[in-house]
Amino acid sequence: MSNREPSRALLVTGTVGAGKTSAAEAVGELLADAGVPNAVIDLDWLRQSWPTPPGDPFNLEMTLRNLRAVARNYWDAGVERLVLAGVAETGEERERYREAVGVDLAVCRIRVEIPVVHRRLERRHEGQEADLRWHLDRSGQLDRILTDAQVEDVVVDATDLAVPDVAAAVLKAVDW
Ligand SMILES: Nc1ncnc2c1ncn2[C@@H]1O[C@H](COP(=O)(O)OS(=O)(=O)O)[C@@H](OP(=O)(O)O)[C@H]1O
Ligand SMILES: Nc1ncnc2c1ncn2[C@@H]1O[C@H](COP(=O)(O)OP(=O)(O)O)[C@@H](O)[C@H]1O
Repeated sequence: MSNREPSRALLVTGTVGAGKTSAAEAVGELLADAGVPNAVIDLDWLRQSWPTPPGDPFNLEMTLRNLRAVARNYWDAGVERLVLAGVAETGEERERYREAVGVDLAVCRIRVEIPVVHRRLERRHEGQEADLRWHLDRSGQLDRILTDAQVEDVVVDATDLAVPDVAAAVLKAVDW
């Protein structure tokens, strides 16, 4: 019999520019520091194909297919904790992500005050006018969607936290 704890997954969610990707990467580093076999997946990379099907602007169906395959590979390789960075707008989407990873899925939302998000986006998309405009508009809109939907188990307020502190707060919030 194995002494291994059951495998678990975590979705780090939040509006565009909230710091999902940065936090998820830092969570992976903390887990590695603690000797826990883990993998981090930025869901954005699992949906970067063109064109997207009609009615599926964020390529959700392809994201889920890719995630199912990649997660299985990681579990087979001995990963014990899978950390995802991405957006689940509804409880139904959350359930589809859980089904795709095939294990318990905790969801932690990173909440950052919108003016701070805007400043970060202005830096990240410097010199890319159209991209910046889209992200600035979407950040407030998606923040409201996530606030109303309450898809998450826990929220971490990361407005004043540096990335490693966000990661530590996320791990504490989900009790990992
Ligand atoms: N519902 C839903 N599902 C999936 N993804 C969502 C959704 N809503 C918004 N987003 C966010 O949309 C952002 C688009 O990122 P892209 O890299 O594809 O676009 S772009 O190249 O920057 O224009 C990318 O933003 P960032 O979070 O800032 O990376 C996605 O996370
Ligand atoms: N806690 C933080 N403090 C300061 N800047 C941050 C923090 N987290 C992320 N950033 C920066 O803000 C921008 C958005 O972060 P990113 O991880 O890409 O967010 P998301 O994946 O939610 O779009 C990036 O330029 C990143 O370097």
